[in-house]
Parts: sequence; C-alpha cells; structure tokens
Amino acid sequence: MSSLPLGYSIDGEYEKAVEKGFEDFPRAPVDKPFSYGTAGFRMRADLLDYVMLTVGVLASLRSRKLMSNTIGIMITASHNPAEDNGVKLVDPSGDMLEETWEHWATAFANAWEPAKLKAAYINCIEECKIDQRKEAHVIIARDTRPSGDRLVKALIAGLEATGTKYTDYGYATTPQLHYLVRAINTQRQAQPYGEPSEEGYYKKLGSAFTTVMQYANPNGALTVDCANGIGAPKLKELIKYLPEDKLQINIVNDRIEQADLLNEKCGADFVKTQQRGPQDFVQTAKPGERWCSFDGDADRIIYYFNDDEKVFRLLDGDRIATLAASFIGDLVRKAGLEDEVKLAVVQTAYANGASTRYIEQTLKLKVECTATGVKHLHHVAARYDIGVYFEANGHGTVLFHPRALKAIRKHEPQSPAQLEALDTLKALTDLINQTVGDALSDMLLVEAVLAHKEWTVKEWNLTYKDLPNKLAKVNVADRSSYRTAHGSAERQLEHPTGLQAKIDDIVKKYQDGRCFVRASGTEDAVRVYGEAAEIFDVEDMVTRVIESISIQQMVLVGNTSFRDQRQQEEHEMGLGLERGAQEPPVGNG
Ligand SMILES: CC(=O)N[C@H]1[C@@H](OP(=O)(O)O)O[C@H](CO)[C@@H](O)[C@@H]1O
Ligand SMILES: [Mg+2]
Repeated sequence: MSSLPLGYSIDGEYEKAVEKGFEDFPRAPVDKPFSYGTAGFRMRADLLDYVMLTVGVLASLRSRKLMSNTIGIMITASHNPAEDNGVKLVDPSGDMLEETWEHWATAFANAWEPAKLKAAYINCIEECKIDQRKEAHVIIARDTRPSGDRLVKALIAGLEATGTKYTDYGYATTPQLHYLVRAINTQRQAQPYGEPSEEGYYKKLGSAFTTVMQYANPNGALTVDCANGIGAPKLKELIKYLPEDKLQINIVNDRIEQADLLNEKCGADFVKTQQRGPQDFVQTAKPGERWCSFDGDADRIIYYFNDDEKVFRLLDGDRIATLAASFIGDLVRKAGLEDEVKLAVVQTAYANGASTRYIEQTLKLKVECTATGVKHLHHVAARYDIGVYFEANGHGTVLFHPRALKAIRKHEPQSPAQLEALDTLKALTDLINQTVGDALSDMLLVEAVLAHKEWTVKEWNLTYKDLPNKLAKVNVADRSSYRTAHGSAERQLEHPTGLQAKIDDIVKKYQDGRCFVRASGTEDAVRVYGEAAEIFDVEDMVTRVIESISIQQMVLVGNTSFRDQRQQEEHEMGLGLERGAQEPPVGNG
C-alpha cells in the first residue's frame, strides 16, 4: 500500500502518465474553448483526439469516485454530418453524466499544455476526494462514423494512462450503451436491469414485445429509415428476436459502408426540420403508409405518412408522448391502480401548444415544461410514478419510478381484464428503455400501442390538430449574449435588453400566437420557434422576430466590429432591412 496521502496513485504514476498522454495527443489549435454541453463534446472529428484522451482520464476518476462502478463512454455526433464526431459520458445508473461534473470535463478539455492537464487532474482528485487506489471500470461504444476508429485509440490512451479497466463494445446505438452500463452495474442487485450484453438487450426487448403483443393483432407494415447509421444493423439484429407474425418491418437507408450518406437527406432530424420524408418515402410511399426515421445514433424517432391528398403529416415526439401517455394511463386505470400510480408528461417550450392542451384537457394529465435537453426532462420525469417525457424532435422515453414498479408487481388482479392490463403494463416496463430515449424501444412501444388501439396513422393523427408552427435558426456571432430569464422555461429573453419587449409586441398581433427565442446549446445560433392559429400568421410572425434579431445582431456586432457608420449601413442593406426599422443601439453584453 502506498504511503502517499489518500487520493494519489503510487509514485504519482497516473499523474505522470496523464501529462505524457498530452504529448502523444496534443491539443489542436481551436479558436474558442471546448465546452461539455447538452450532447457532451461535439465538433469536427479532426479536433477531437485530445478531447478523447481527457474524457478517458475523466471517466477513470468518475468511476473511482463512484465505488468503482462502470462508466460508459459513447462516441457519436448523432444527427450531425459524417465529418463530425463527439463524445459523452454515461453515469452508472445509465443516466447522462451528472451535471456537477460537466465543468471538470470542460476544464480537462481546455487544459492547454501537459502541466495544466496534470494540474486539472490533481485538482479534481483533491476537490472530489477521489482515492486513486480504487479500481476504475469503463465501457466504450461508438456509432458508424469513420473517425470513430482513430478516436477510440486516443480514448484508450487516457484510460490506460490512469490504469482503468475497460471493455470496448465496438459498434452500438447510444441507448444500447446506456442499457449496458445500467445492466452491468445492477448485475448483483435484487432486480438486475437485464443481461449485460448486446444480446441481452435484444432478448429483453423481444420478449417484452412478444408479451405486449399477445393481446393485439398485427397492424400492417412499418418502413424504417435508419439514416444510414448504426440503427440499421442493430434493427436487423433486433428483428430476429421479435415475433414474426406480429410486425412486418421494411428497412431503408441502411448503407452504413458509405460514410458520407450518414444523416444525408434522411433521418429523424432531417424529417423533423424539413417537414418532409427521405427520398424513398417521396418516391414510393402510398397514402396512409406508416413510416418512421431514426437519427444517426438511434436515440430519436419520428413517425410520418402522406394523407389521402398526399399531404405530408408528421407524428413527432409530442405525438409519441400523447400516444404513450393515453395508453399507459388507460392501462393503469384498467389494472385498478389509478389511486396509487400517477402519471405526468414532461415537455419543453418546443412542444406544440395543441399537444399540451390535449394532454391537460382531454387526457387530464399534468404537464411540466423544462429547459431544452433530455437531461432536464429526464430528471423531472423521474420524480413522478410514471413520467412520460419527449422532446418534439422525437427524443424521449417513459420512466417508471421504483414505487410504481413495486405497486405494479404487488397488485393482485381482480378480473381477467385487470390481469391483461397488468400483464401489458409489466411488459411495458421492460419494453421501454428506462435509461434514455431509444429509437428501437420507442418504435416497439408505438407499434404496440397502435396495434392495441387498432389505429392507423390517420387515426393517431386525428387525436388533436397541431397548431401551425415553424422552427427557424439565426446564425449569430456570439450566442452567449442571448440569455433567457430564470424560471421562464426558456420562453423569455432577459438579454439582450429590450429584445423580449420587441418580440412581445410582435406576437400579440397574432391569434394564438406564441414565439420565443433562445440560444442553441449545440450550434452557434439562436433558435426561433413560433406557432399561431394560421400558417401565414406563423410565417409573418417568425419573419418579423428574425428581423428584430438581425437588427439586434447588427447592434451587437456594430458596437465592436464595424469600422464606421457606412460599413454598418452597407451590411444592413445587404440583409435587405430598412433603415427606419432599426432599434436604438443597446449595449453589447
Ligand atoms: C429545438 C431542438 O430540437 N433542440 C435540440 C438541440 O438543442 P439546442 O440546444 O436547441 O441546439 O440538440 C439537443 C441535443 O441533441 C436536443 O436535445 C434539443 O432538443
Ligand atoms: Mg441522437
């Protein structure tokens, strides 16, 4: 046993190796600091090697801090183009990395030289009281991006430098990695989450789906657009574990060997933001055919179809949330558990107002609104007996609190109908990935609910009518100057000063108008979301709000970058804005 103070490795071997690791993977020159955000680190893959090394180092500390439990590392850039990549950490429960540790990830990634990385490392050990003599365990997985191979090497260098035991699971979807982490860490508990292997994941989903479907008839074919990503081979594998006679799945966009096709004019993000289907859909889909799209790492899913007039209809995350909440709510009632088990739905400000109204007024369920980013929704949903959460873009899941699981397990059915409801409910707790939104699991959930309700996509779409809406993006030089007010669920800007009053003035002119502006957490842009009773009103309102941001932007930029009044005027004219529309300058904050 070392005679060093608690926290240090024998002879400082890890500290030295961390310092040395920096020399092998020097930090690429970048124009702004890295930041561990909503989706971990995400950027052009050629800038990421050093970041990977530091993530490996951090994961080892996180594992040592948490009683040597296994930490997950996922290498993916989700729906971004193929040349990007990214990395995120998964905590032992299968949740995302605890928020209080994000600043360590940022600090490590921004250490400019070997001595600084070593200092940040020692700082973390001291502040978090980490005993390095404890074992560290990590598992790794990645999506299909070509840069993944190289980046794994940098990551492993960080793990080896710190004496971490690791297993590389190769290719997996992000939710599969979350599943594996939880399954590994609960192996020796009374209620293990599942077999800790990829096969265990398929077996769990397959057998739960078989149980849920024993009370329902097949409901026609589903076509799945896999975004030319990791979802394709994993869905093909999953199909082997599903009851053949209950669901027919056709797969499109499964060309993972052609890296540049990843997310290219296909996938959940493309469909949601462009409000149109991928090419195969446009060319082949008949009215009423049921389609869905995954994103690049298969943690998001969006459904859609063409109606009889060939109008494209999107069934997004809000629709999946309402479908799941209504079905699970009915099961809870039918099972006789409505007094014990309460349900709530968690959304963000991007949820369509019509969905919120439908949940509150028709389904009579509680709705909570949180900040954007799954981790915010997840934490709020986890407080409820059953918390259904989805972002409008199709990322979400349903969480069953241990007290709800216990109530479901212990309940004695009083009739065959109660037994059926209870059986189905129990199977749903296994079918639904409890760690994170999961396109494969969510797809089976939607398919099961539609089959039980004997609904086509048209009937699903009829439950409520979406308010016409638009999500736009304005690229800005410094998104950090756009800040929303605390407690406003990101619906009110408090900075730049005066902009919110301008937006309020615009919005009040439109029937059922709602519009808000917030800085993206993942891109150098601000997002503008608007909805109103009529589509032409939405267009008009969003255009005006964008104009007011562009003017604001010029004011902000004008204070710092324009050489003179003339250059600023030329810039404005280039944007086609009228001089008279300009606001008096407000400070650049
Ligand atoms: C409006 C929108 O869709 N925002 C997305 C996007 O976040 P932004 O912070 O808006 O860039 O990426 C996040 C990570 O994938 C996702 O959680 C979120 O829903
Ligand atoms: Mg994703």
